[in-house]
Amino acid sequence: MRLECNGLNFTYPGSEIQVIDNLSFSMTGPGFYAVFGPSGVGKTSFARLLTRHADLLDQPVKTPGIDTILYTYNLERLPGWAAVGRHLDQVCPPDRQGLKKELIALFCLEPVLDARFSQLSMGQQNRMNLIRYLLQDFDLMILDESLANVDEKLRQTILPAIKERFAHKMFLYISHNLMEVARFCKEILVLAEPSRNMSSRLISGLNETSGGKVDKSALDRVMLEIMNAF
Ligand SMILES: Nc1ncnc2c1ncn2[C@@H]1O[C@H](COP(=O)(O)OP(=O)(O)OP(=O)(O)O)[C@@H](O)[C@H]1O
Repeated sequence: MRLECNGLNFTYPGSEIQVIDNLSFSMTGPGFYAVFGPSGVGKTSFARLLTRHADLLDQPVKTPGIDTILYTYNLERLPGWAAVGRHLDQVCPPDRQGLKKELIALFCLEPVLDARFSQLSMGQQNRMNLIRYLLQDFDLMILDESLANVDEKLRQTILPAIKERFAHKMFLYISHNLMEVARFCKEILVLAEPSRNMSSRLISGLNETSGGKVDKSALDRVMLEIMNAF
């Protein structure tokens, strides 16, 4: 599988400001990738462009080996009024009941399965929403701040576990957490603002797995490289 852009440009209809300017990169193979950059640089716009896959057929974007792209974002709501556990039961394919249970435990959500979505905290809502996506079929999943409001310690358990459990899938993780993207991602696409005359760059991350020891000096180096890229 590969996600490749060769000179992608994008401007919202009616706007004079170009959001994506000549973006080129290639991400090859499954794994956890990040999209990083300052607020307003175009991360969400880029993600949404990718999900409108059909519109991109005449664009310089290639996705060989990627048929299904899912996009999930922070503060997305679960539809309906049922208890969240019942909702997951309904959307879960019969052969993924084991995976559902595993994810509920991993995401520490057993105690709230009988609650309605509106009764959950924001971090619980984001975790619950992410589970319903992970139960679906996909090749590439875009996580747009999907773990916002989840505490650092739990995120550091969840991220490597998702990487290992879905090792044959591709993830694009949009996050403002510099340390997290540097530690857990295979490559980080740093989007630069067109007005600053800097090109967007792909930077190698540490791609840490669970139980791995943090190499602090390597982490510092990657974080510095990312910061200097925009
Ligand atoms: N529907 C729209 N129409 C016109 N301009 C838009 C639209 N949506 C976003 N923009 C503009 O596009 C630019 C990029 O926005 P986008 O949401 O993609 O940035 P971002 O990097 O995801 O930001 P953040 O990190 O704050 O979420 C911003 O200047 C924003 O104002």
